[in-house]
Amino acid sequence: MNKDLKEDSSHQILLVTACVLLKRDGTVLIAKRPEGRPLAGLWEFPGGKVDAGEVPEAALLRELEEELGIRVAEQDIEPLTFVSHAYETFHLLMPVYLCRRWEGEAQALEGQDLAWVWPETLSDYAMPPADEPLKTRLRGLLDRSLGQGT
Ligand SMILES: Nc1nc2c([nH]c(=O)n2[C@H]2C[C@H](O)[C@@H](COP(=O)(O)OP(=O)(O)OP(=O)(O)O)O2)c(=O)[nH]1
Repeated sequence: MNKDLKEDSSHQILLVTACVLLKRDGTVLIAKRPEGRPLAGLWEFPGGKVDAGEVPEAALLRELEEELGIRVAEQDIEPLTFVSHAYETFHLLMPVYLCRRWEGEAQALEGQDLAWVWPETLSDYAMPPADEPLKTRLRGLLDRSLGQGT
């Protein structure tokens, strides 16, 4: 274990779920974190913290309904990747799911800006440091997950 990892091990792990909502046209949804919150103004994948006693999948379905007003069935989310990132005051562990089927149309129920974007244009959007690796990995992950990879 290197020194940085050892130092980071004193940080509390924050479990946050996130979702790549993928439309038939190949675009994915990102949401802008509203003013007044940590990392305000940065674009992120919808989701949020897993509450005590909650399983990650239930947390994700709850957050998608609260934030976007869409209803997603548990069988319509699948694990895509995860992020493990050391922030200054906590360590983020973020399972990222893929969802291609939901009920309702995504609305900005919390006043956040929403954008449907091509995965290859994610680098044009300022995102939290933890999401940086996803910008380049997402296209390949989606291709593999949809069975179009090599
Ligand atoms: N949802 C989401 N959170 C992310 C992403 N990238 C990233 O670093 N985060 C971080 C930002 C926050 O520190 C944390 C999510 O916390 P949050 O405050 O948005 O969670 P929440 O919706 O449950 O909010 P609240 O109940 O505390 O108000 O995860 C991402 O792509 N999506």
